[in-house]
Amino acid sequence: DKTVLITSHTHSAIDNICTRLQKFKVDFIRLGSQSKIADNLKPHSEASLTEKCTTPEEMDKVYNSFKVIAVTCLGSGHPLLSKRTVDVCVVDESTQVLQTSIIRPLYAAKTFVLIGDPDQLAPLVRNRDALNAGMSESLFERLSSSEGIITLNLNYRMNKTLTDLANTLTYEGQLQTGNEVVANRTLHIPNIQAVKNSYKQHQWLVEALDTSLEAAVKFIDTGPVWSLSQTSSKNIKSKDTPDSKNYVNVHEATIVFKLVEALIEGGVPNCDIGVIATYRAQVLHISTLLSKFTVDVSTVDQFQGRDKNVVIYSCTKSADMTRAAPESQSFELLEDKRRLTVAITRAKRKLVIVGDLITLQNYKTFSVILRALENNIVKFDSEWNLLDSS
Ligand SMILES: Nc1ncnc2c1ncn2[C@@H]1O[C@H](COP(=O)(O)OP(=O)(O)OP(=O)(O)O)[C@@H](O)[C@H]1O
Repeated sequence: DKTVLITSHTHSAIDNICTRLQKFKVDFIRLGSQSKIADNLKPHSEASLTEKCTTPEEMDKVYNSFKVIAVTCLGSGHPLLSKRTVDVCVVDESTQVLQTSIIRPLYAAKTFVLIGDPDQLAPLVRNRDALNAGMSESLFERLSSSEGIITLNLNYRMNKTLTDLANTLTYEGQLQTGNEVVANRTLHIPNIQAVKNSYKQHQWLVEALDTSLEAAVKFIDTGPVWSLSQTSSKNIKSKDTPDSKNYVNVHEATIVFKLVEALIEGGVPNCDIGVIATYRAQVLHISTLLSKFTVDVSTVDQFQGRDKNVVIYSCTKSADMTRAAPESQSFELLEDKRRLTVAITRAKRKLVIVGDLITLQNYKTFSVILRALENNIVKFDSEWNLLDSS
């Protein structure tokens, strides 16, 4: 009989929970602007539910009739929550929420439960002074204590090989697979023989798409493609961003294109494929290349909380690291362990990482992964004429 406020940092996280509530026939009101709410949840939105109200009293009645209220942390400044106190507030992805934002929904509740993974993305703070002063510390981390935390260490997403990689980078062996079925799941490519025939000349691709459990994670080494860019007209770096934070790597994009094309030819549904890239400019570039396939292409941040059967990760950066200043490197996205943890934990059955091995070895965080994948590195055999064919 309790009243519950469900909240999170993003609309998509709220919508994920609401979709599950819908399946279990739990009634709720979804606050927030209609345009931000998923289509399947529109009948639960405040706009739809109050559509027929003609007086403030009628609206009041509708708003107060729901035991479950769902809204983002920022949206919880809603008048309904300044008038009502709920029994419990549940905050999902709470390790991503700024303390200044989380305080608002918590004030509307008698008790609260924070859910999150402190090893995944922290609240986004760009200002270095604010970062140094601790602004990116979430309330979850601030309240963290052995008595207060319950660890959920069974995962039902990743197979055994993917779980092992996540343990090597971050979870130190604590993460386990939920059951044997999950542990042994591999990618099914229905027309694998057709792929092998079509790509006979491209052994790197056949090797990268090996569907055995042991080969569930593959790293394709592009080689130092930055040097190719110096001699050709192809660009590595987005021209309008001299601060080097927004790279485009056309060589990696082409490899990603070939992999997606082969997967689709092999009969893998496009909704099972996800592409992640480190920088927004690369996401944009790959999205344009892949437009005819309609597969999801996002930054790591946009992919948190979601998963796909097969994920291709374009690391993107390829540079002459002998010229890079080490102190600037430590602020780079590729050195961010939490971001890398999210990137490698989105795939359920198969992960293909595409990158320049020599460049990536310069990042302490990344080199942990490269060591673990020693036996699963595929050398791309310099077929850069592919660039012209796609
Ligand atoms: N009990 C279960 N049985 C089968 N599958 C499950 C079970 N619980 C979760 N899953 C599946 O595991 C995946 C991850 O679940 P969920 O998104 O709830 O985890 P999460 O901890 O929020 O993940 P993250 O924060 O890393 O994105 C989903 O694909 C979900 O369908």
